[in-house]
Amino acid sequence: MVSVAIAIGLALVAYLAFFAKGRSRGRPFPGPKPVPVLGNALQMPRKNVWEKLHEWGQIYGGIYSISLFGTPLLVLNTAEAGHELLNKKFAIYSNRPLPKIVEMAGFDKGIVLEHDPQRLRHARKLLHMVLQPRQLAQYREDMVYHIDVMLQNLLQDPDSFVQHIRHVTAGIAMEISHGHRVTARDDPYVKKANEFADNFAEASLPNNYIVDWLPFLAKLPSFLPGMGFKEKARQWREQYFSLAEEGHRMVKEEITKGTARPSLTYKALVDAEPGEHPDDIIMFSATQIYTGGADTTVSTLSSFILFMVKYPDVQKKAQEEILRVIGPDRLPTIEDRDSLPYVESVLVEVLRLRPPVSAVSREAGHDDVHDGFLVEKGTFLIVNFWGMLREEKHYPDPHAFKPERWLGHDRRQESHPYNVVFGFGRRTCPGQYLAEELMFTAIARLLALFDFSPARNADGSPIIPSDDSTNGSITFPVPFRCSIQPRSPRVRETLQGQHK
Ligand code: HEM
Repeated sequence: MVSVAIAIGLALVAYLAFFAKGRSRGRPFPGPKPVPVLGNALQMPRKNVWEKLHEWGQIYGGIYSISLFGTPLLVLNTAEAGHELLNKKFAIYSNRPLPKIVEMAGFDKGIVLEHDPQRLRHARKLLHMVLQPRQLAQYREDMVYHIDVMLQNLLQDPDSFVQHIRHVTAGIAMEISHGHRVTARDDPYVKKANEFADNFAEASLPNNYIVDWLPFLAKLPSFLPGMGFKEKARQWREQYFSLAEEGHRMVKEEITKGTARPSLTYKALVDAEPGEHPDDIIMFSATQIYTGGADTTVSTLSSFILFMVKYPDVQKKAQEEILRVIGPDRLPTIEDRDSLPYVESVLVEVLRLRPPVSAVSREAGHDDVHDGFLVEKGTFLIVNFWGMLREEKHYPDPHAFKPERWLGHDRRQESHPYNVVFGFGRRTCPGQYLAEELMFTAIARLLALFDFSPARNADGSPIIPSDDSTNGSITFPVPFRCSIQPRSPRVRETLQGQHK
């Protein structure tokens, strides 16, 4: 009898201890039921994963958990979840997971996937030196110059509009990073930077390579079968380092010759105490202005054209606003931003429906109990911007393109797309001010000078472009054709008068 009492007593103590521990550590987040070994892998689509994650968010809420091959992942699906975890608890949630292939290729050097907290802080500081609104002002003329080159190219060859957009974003990024003026379409430095951007995008796709799943493979000799990723990573590394070194050397030579133009690299080398900024931090940070800035803005400007083709009424309203406020005799500039609220609303709504970065990943730096739920150290987080920006509560009729919903809206609200689409916390996009200024000026000038409409079949019927987007870490509209026509015979003259 005594032993039974002791056994019951011990069981009770064990139960209470377990319960207390469970309670203090928090309970698991809800989420779709996983199957053994595979978890939820079979339920994940091959394309547009963020749409599925958004759908689950309607059932399981703003923060829920899924599992992929035994790895738990936390999905953040509302702007509130982003603010609560990533803004308020930035000390825990600022790291990004580091795929092994990225580390092997050296792509963790810089900012986007930098893992060393000190180097990251330093690199972000360098970017702030040129990307804060006051500093950006000195690149304003360059920015307008490159936008107008794009407009002139559109006039001559409207069908290659994506190529012209690429040229403008490359031009501005290179101007700010290295003071390099891109003039030729086949600029060898831009070609090399594009090659790097493609390699970077491929390597940073989550778990794209077997070595990301089984990191010990990196230690096996290259001659074994299936080790092709080692050679690939070596080539990528060589290409990235050579690109970063070449840009850095170019600016140093120009400084010696007295021909260097203002740029991040120039500022970090000349306007600082000797040795204040180590060379390798300068060169990788500068190179990543291109990585972060080029494709994202290309994506948004391409999406803008797509929406203008599909929504002629919106296009007309924006053009009327420009004509009413600016008149026909000059082109809009960034100083007109406050007086063109409808044009700004078009940009905001394009970004909401087509965020160029649909989702990013983060990693919990240590254990956290959030709202009574446990997040264990090392848990991967998926920040689903696409889903956040289609939340019915904040954006009624969320899938519809309605720029007017932003008229009179306070941009300081947590759910305003400008506070979501550029990310959260310590890893928020350092290029936001540049991106806003560049995109606003570009779309205002595009609307002032051109009409966008569907391309036509031989029988004259319109070809309505598809809503599909490409897959990948940065998404673009799938290639589409459209008609881009100057709005008046004076367009060529107006453009020629701009940069005398
Ligand atoms: C439409 C334009 C753009 C959008 C929507 C955008 C969006 C984003 C997002 C979502 C992130 C990740 C933030 C997070 O993890 O919470 C990011 C990071 C970053 N962006 Fe942008 N971006 C844009 C333009 C730019 C431009 C123009 C630049 C460069 C001048 C830039 C440079 C970067 C860099 C370097 C990072 C990495 C920051 C870090 O990891 O600490 N971006 N951006």
